Amino acid sequence: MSDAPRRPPEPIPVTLLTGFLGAGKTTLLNRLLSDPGLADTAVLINEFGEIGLDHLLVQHFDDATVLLASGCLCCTVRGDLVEGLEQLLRRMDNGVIPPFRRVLIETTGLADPAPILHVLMMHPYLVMRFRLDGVVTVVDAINGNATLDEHPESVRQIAISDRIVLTKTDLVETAEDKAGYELLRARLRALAPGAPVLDGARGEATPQALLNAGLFDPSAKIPDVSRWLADEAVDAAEAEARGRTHDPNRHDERIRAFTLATEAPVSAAAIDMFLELVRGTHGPKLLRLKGIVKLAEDPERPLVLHGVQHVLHPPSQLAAWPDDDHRTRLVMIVRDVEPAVIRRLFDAFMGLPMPDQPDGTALTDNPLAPATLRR
Ligand SMILES: Nc1nc2c(ncn2[C@@H]2O[C@H](COP(=O)(O)OP(=O)(O)OP(=O)(O)O)[C@@H](O)[C@H]2O)c(=O)[nH]1
Repeated sequence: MSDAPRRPPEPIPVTLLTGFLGAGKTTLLNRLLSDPGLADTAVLINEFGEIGLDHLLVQHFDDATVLLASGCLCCTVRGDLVEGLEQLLRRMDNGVIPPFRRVLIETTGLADPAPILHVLMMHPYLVMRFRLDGVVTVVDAINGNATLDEHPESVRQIAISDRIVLTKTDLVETAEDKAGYELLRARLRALAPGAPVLDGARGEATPQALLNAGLFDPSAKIPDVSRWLADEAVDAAEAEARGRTHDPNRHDERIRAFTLATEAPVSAAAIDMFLELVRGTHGPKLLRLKGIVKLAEDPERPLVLHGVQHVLHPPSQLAAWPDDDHRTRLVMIVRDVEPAVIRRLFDAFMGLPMPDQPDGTALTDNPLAPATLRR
């Protein structure tokens, strides 16, 4: 036997497949699982209601498929999710099932995905064996608008997504359908500006397009940060949102995505205090945070941040900058928070002047202000 120390196994990527009731999750799951490239995929399926049917509809049901049959994955069966993932690991480690290289979790249509992400990001043991790859949200092109109007869970499923798959576009026929479809696309862009929208009915929802959405793709030499953050798309959508008149009765307009960026290196203490303050003040309203940070203490090795609501994932550090853009960039998705409030806080912590503020003018015009703030 070799004396070489055993390296911990590479964490297995987990993709969360969510979307409202009947949107087409199982249909998509079946299509993905029929791809030979996904042969070594384990599947967790959550069913809502006493009599589960979904597993009967999943064509590749075997020992690498675990059914979580009790209630709604997001609230009542977080323990079941942990148990389901542990069960898969046990079966693999004991040789009952062949090693799997990927996990797909299909949630119930009523699931709020945030608590599920918390389990994947926070569980002390599971985070060593699994890593969240991304959230794929399925949206029905015909019912999507009505669902968004009525069900806040569906708004959150979209806001938190990394990829969106539109299904049933083949059923968009009448002029009314088409107008609704255009409106739906605009709403999806506003809710999840960073998430590419793929047309499932036209075959765009391929494994290549949906999977490996994360920053930590070990097979990619250079992690694609701009794709992971999608910060330019987020900025464009935020500029558009600022230009629109705000209707507080439209609940999906209460969700905003925006980017914070700065060239200057940031001290670990400043970023820590900023995040703590945002988390303490806005907690559950902070739906998602992704970021890459240029540390003053170690500017060549950027810090990667993940947050979901009040939970901030322990940050990890990359060995080098993945591309030429060496700025600190944070993408935030918030609900019922005015981005300007967080932007001002960020500027204050990063030592940036705040010229759009009356106070900012007082500072920049003030000869007693520190030299870095004076005009
Ligand atoms: N025409 C059309 N039908 C679709 C498409 N995608 C899914 N469907 C149909 O929509 C219905 C619901 O699809 P499912 O895949 O069971 O939806 P689901 O999201 O898993 O449903 P729940 O598990 O109940 O939440 C089925 O009859 C599918 O055949 C599509 O792109 N076009």
